[in-house]
Amino acid sequence: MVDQDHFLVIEDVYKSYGSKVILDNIDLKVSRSTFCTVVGPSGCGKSTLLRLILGQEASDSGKILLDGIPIGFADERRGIVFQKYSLFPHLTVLDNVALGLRLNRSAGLTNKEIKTTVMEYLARVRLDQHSSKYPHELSGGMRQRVAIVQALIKKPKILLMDEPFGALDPGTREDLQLFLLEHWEESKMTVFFVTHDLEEALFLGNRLLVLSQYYQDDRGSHKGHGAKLVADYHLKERAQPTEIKNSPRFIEFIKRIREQGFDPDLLQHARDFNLAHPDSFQTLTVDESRQ
Ligand SMILES: Nc1ncnc2c1ncn2[C@@H]1O[C@H](COP(=O)(O)OP(=O)(O)OP(=O)(O)O)[C@@H](O)[C@H]1O
Repeated sequence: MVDQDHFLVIEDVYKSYGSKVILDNIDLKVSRSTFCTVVGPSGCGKSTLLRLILGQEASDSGKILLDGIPIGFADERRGIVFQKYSLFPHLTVLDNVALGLRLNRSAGLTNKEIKTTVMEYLARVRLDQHSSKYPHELSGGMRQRVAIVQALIKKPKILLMDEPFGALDPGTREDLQLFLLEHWEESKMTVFFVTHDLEEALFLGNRLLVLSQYYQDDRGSHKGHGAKLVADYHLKERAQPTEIKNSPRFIEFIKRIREQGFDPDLLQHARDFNLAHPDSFQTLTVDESRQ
């Protein structure tokens, strides 16, 4: 039966690599137009979950439905942006963005129509002047803008993003966050966004998921394998970056998220959230002294 309320449904999904359990019976329902951000310690399985939703890999068991249909292999319903390597190096900016439209024969667009559409999209991210350049001639921020429009132009039903802004400097990152938010507000597409950056997760998302490989069972004893969703917040309002950094409410909230994602009794401590990854998030240091 199609679940009308939930656009993305993940049921009992289990994934291992060899003898190592990565995702341990994940259950998740996401309504249409949600901007879902996913945080969790390095190596806990965030990208693996995203790859399963993309259809790039298959789960060992369980099912994933998109709009009531089993996801199968990657298709035009899902757009993807990685931190790097989303672009073809031998194609110009224009050709990289046009590729998806050219491959989609059912859209029946002429070459001229494709070019016009691509140039409109490029103009929106201020890259229309760079359409004939190759990826290596662009800055990191420009490349990510191309990668985003390359995904958006195909009008995916869900946009999957794996640390898309992780390698960018703060100014460029903010620019792209704002562009993404504007587009999301206009298009109301569903977004599934993996990040190490809790500030980014709180600024962009209206639902925040915390994935962690450490969790307690019903009797309160610890299990040490396979990631679970350990927290799920429906955020009522968008948090502004200064508010996140300075308001006691957010500092407390972040502290709680860290405690949920990292059990101090186990080897991986909450501090690892910040330290384990070069792209990690500054705000976490704010309450470090309170520990
Ligand atoms: N193809 C693979 N074969 C074997 N192990 C893998 C494979 N892909 C990922 N892993 C392992 O699965 C675990 C989860 O990896 P994953 O990249 O999903 O974590 P992550 O939370 O996205 O990490 P990060 O935050 O550092 O990007 C890691 O221990 C990783 O080494």
